[in-house]
Amino acid sequence: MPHRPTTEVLPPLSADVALFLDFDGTLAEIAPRPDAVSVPPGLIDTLQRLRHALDGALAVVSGRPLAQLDELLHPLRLPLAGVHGVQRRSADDQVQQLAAAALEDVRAAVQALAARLPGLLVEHKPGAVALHYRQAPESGPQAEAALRELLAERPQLALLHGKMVLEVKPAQASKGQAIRAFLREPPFLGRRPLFVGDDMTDEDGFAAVQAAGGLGVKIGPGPSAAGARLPDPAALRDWLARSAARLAPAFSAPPTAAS
Ligand SMILES: O=P(O)(O)OC[C@H]1O[C@H](O[C@H]2O[C@H](CO)[C@@H](O)[C@H](O)[C@H]2O)[C@H](O)[C@@H](O)[C@@H]1O
Repeated sequence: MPHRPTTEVLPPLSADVALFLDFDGTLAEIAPRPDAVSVPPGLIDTLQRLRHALDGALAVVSGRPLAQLDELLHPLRLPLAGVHGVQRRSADDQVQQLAAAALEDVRAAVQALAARLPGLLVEHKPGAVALHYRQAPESGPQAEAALRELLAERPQLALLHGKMVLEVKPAQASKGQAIRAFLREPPFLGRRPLFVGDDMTDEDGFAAVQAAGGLGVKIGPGPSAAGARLPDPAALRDWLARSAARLAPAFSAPPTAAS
């Protein structure tokens, strides 16, 4: 991966941007388990204001499935890419899912691995399977070696190494491919793309936006091809809230069924 020097200060968000945001480790702090993640206070309101200010050109691009993202972001219903690009919901609410590669034997092997190595957690997703080792970091290398061996004869599948997680997904799915698909459609079409992410699994997305004349923003330390950097999710949320206040000062969210 090319490692480029980052700009020190993130430029102010302008209304002609197409904004793509990763979820875990970017909008929300990393939690001990996937189901322990919490949505920080004020985040939904900020995203609602930004969607208004950007004429709808705001999407969350995540490794989580669409259904989980909808639950986390409720009552907001945004354009989404889920499972690292396996699933995508466009701004006009059309859902596309990549043709599934055969995964049943891989799911069974991952489950068997988790039964053998205590502390591993399996997350089955549409078209992909994740093996979390945050509760058993010492098992990470052994789990990775086993998965690499399992995938050696399966070029249609790829292994992603995220934060204390190993994920098997279709080789053609990536956040970069999902972002390029959004950029071909309104309201994203013709805008300058900006993608914010924290993980190695976000590097495809940084490459996609920067090839399209936009900017990647890396959250936290570590090598990255992103052109800008912020220290942590709290700094990003602060930047987003200040941007929302500046670009949509008078916006008040319409009442929802829940309110
Ligand atoms: O692309 P993202 O939105 O960053 O999603 C990446 C993965 O996030 C989740 O796992 C990560 O976050 C968990 C909660 O903070 C943490 O416990 C885990 O160690 C992290 O790997 C999610 O469970 C995965 O499905 C996503 O692919």
